[in-house]
Amino acid sequence: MSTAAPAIPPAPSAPQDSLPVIDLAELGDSARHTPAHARLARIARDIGFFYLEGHGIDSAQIERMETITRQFFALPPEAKQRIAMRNSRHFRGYTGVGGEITRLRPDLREQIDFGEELPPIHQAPETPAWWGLQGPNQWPEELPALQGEILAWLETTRKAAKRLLQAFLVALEQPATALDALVAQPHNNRLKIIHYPGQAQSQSDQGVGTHKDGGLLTLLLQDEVGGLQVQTAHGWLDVPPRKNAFVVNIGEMLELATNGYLRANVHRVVSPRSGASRYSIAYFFSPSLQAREVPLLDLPPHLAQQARGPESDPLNPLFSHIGTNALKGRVRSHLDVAEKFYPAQFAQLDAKAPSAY
Ligand SMILES: O=C(O)CCC(=O)C(=O)O
Ligand SMILES: [Fe+2]
Repeated sequence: MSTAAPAIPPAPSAPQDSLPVIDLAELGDSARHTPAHARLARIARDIGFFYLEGHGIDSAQIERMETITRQFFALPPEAKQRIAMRNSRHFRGYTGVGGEITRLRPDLREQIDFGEELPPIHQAPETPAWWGLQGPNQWPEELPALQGEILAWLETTRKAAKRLLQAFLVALEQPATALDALVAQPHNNRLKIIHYPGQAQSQSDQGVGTHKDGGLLTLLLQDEVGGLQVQTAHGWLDVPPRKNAFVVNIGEMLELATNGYLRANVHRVVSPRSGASRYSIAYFFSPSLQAREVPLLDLPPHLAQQARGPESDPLNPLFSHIGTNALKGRVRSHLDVAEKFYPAQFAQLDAKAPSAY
């Protein structure tokens, strides 16, 4: 258990001109509550986005990931299409530019989605459809080194994300074990490597449209180009690159667990200009499907009174059932996979609903 915490200062009313920086090393690995934890809680409540330093991930590993990401997207189109996501009921594999939909509009990015490398669950008639999310990845034969790098990255970032989640539990004065079920095996974390090609000014510049992330925490590495923006009360805030720092944001499942104390904030990526290219690596630390439901944390009164309740868009409802929510997110984004492998869920989609995210 943590010790008594000082009151959290009120939200800043002045516009912010840059994201705050959190140092994970400063938060430590013990249950002792410090002013750094109070600051973490305040930032994650107010804006829900920050740079993360002191994460302990070797810069050589980061560089290898950045290099292999570029190598993957430089493969011939046929090589990428051979591992297309539309072949995978587990939503793993390559999606070409315009193949993913956010807010009913195509995202101008190409990407490959990975997840924890686990055997598929046998689909008996009574097996819930969302167990289909678990399964193997697709790997390109033309870039054999990719598999080792990706699996190592899933492992390394999972450790950093777990340490950060632990720091949140201290910050929120929770028992260290409060979210153990969510981070237990079998893991359900996802990783996406992304290429945003440049767009002429006359065209759409939706690299990825306005959205919230669905999991617990997102740890993002971006290159030197920029284009990520976060919504604030004062308009869109640019999130320029910061060398070897992750950009971290809160996902909807952590917002739900904290009754809206922590904020899953809205963000988007604006395409780079014509001739340029942007690359990013997004790791989605997500609750284990096995845990079934997201628990509601019992916040101490001084934090509970600042909890806003989870923000749920009636047209894109948020479910506390982990599998239902995770599958809904994937189905909405990847209509081709949904139509092929999840016809019942596909039929329920209202393509005309102008959902906020
Ligand atoms: O590429 C980025 O900077 C952000 C990507 C993102 O927000 C997402 O894929 O959820
Ligand atoms: Fe996102």
